[in-house]
Amino acid sequence: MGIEGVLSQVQHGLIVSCQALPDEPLHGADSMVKMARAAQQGGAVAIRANGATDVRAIKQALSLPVIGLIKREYEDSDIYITPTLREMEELVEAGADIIALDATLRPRPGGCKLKRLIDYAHEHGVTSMADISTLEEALHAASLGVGCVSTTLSGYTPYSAQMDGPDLELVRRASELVPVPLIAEGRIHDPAQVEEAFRLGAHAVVVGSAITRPQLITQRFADAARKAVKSIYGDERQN
Ligand SMILES: CC(=O)N[C@H](C=O)[C@@H](O)[C@H](O)[C@H](O)COP(=O)(O)O
Repeated sequence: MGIEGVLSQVQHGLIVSCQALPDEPLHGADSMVKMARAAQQGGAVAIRANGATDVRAIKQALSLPVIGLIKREYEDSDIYITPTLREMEELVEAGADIIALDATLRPRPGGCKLKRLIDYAHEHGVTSMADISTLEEALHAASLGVGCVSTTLSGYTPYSAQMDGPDLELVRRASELVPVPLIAEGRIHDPAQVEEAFRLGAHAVVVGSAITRPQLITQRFADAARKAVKSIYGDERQN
């Protein structure tokens, strides 16, 4: 499809992140393929998935483009989203159409360089998505030739804005100032926020937990139930 092709294919669409870590109830490629299929039926234009096994399984089962990443922790770095060339190689091998990687300015494991990883993806005909937490990181990633930038890490680095909802201010500023497509991602929980992200200039919008993490969806409803019951019946009611 080519590096530009996949970005125009996802333009103005909803991307659904289908991820479940080993400690989550839906962990496993079977569940993630089912989630991805449900997302496709619902109108997703692409899937974001974690791990070579899930990326490969979703690519085999569905015709949608897959944004792959590998969450892996190393002792000498805080970076955990596609930190090194090793994860890049695994994702190219698994058939990812886009590779998402941490593009913060923090040191990578083993002194590995962001530019090397972006170049590696492009040498293999795969585009790159820079997961950033600030405007400065977005501009830096764009200057290194990344394919697109995503607001994934806003709120997940100690120095970025910390908020309950999506960082729509970063979506607005980065859409305006960064010379590559800007993807809105992170804590987008309802359709009105999707609309707002597009109004602010997003190229595409990624929604994860609000669609594919049932334990977190349940928690939101259970919290609302608890709050309502407390306000209706007072503190004395136990259940
Ligand atoms: C910070 C981090 O590690 N984010 C991860 C990146 O791939 C995923 O755990 C998120 O689910 C994804 O970014 C979508 O965001 P949300 O689930 O909030 O819609």
